[in-house]
Amino acid sequence: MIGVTREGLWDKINEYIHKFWPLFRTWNGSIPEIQIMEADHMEPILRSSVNIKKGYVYDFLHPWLGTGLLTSTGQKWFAHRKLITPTFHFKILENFQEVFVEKTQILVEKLQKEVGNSKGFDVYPYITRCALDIICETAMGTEVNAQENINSPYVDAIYDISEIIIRRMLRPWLRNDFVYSFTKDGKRYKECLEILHSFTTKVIREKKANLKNQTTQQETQHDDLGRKRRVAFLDLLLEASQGDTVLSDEDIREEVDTFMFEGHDTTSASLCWTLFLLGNYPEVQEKVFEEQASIFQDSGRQPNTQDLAEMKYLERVIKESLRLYPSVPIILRHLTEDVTVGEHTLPAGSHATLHIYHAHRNPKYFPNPEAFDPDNFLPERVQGRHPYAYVPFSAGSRNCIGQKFALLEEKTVLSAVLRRFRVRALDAPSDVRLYAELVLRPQGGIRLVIEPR
Ligand code: HEM
Repeated sequence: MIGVTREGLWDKINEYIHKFWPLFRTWNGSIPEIQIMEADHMEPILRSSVNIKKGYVYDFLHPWLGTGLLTSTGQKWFAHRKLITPTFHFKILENFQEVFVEKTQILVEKLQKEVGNSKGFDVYPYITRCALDIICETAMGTEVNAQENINSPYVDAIYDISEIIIRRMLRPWLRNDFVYSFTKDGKRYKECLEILHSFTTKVIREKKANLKNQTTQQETQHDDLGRKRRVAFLDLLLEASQGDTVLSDEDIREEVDTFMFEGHDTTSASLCWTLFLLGNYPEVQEKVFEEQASIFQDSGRQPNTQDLAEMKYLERVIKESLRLYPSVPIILRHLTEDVTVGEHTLPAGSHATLHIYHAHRNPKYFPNPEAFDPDNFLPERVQGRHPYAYVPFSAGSRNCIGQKFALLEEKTVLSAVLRRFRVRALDAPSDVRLYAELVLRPQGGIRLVIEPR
């Protein structure tokens, strides 16, 4: 893969997978990498409580995310996962509904400007900015106003850094930090890191100072204007770090940066792919709309968590969309103990690459794998299917901690967009080329035409 262009990488991976299905070995220098795409083969790796170390690709994220939940391993990961899990409890997520709704309203107003644009527009930047607004407020309790403030250095830095990291991954001669620091990308990378870290550090410092100054319960629960204070993940982490398990400022920054990265790029991709598929399958879109109509009747009221729970069909649509276009298409593990996969033993020290995208298109589990069919997630079809045939949020102990959050956010956004607009995609699935990156993105964006309902 060395020297393959960003645009050509996905096609190359695809070609090899079809040629060597279901399992093959590649070499990264002297390290064997086993490419895995069958549910049976993924299971022993994902179920293991020992093989939880991430592959070397995640090292490229360390300068930004340090060793937060996504990138850490061993005792640190275990202790932090235990500490952070309660902050994703349903009761806490319910509090975020207000933020989801507020930011979605801004999105819908922005999209309104595209009505009548018959040439179409790329919906990706609209969705990304909305997802950024949501994660910024829920993770840090602060606003970046990405939807209003298009020229924000923070938002630009978030955009640029993911792209720069991928370019570096594909160019081994740039792995040396000293050499890299003299390149154009290396300089921009340093700049982005400074912007992102100083923003998070500033927010943490302010929150800590506020926490110290708020002595009464009344002060803790209300802001300076007497409004009810919204609790963010950061508040919960700060609270937790006052107990027995003390998190350092550095620990907290790593976790908040991890939420910022994992919590917006993945949901943006999933939302965009869902709109793309609905724009290609108008009959499915109509069924989504009918469900919305039955929940809201003619009222223009905003959804609460009870409404979201009733959006069963929309949930199947999101799940099916994540089957065809899983936001995280590939995950990697550095095996620390031998593992048996089918008739092979993968030795400790080797690396395993788990191809989620290709696993999801296995005709053994999804008989018509390329078709968009939300009924694939009817309870009777899910029952009896191999539990590792569908793993968009990974599985086992290192599964996605934010999956419930993602589903609530996505339902809120899609409900508002589809109640207000009818969407049509300008490209068919067969026309779209993909970027094989940390997150599965379309080359050329997602081009839609929208009209009012
Ligand atoms: C559609 C949306 C999402 C998808 C498809 C997704 C997918 C994934 C996947 C596949 C992993 C495993 C990565 C690996 O093993 O390398 C993961 C881990 C993780 N995700 Fe998500 N994610 C989504 C949304 C979110 C959100 C909204 C948050 C936070 C607010 C989040 C936070 C995390 C964290 C912290 C981890 C690391 C967990 C650990 O290792 O303990 N994700 N996600």
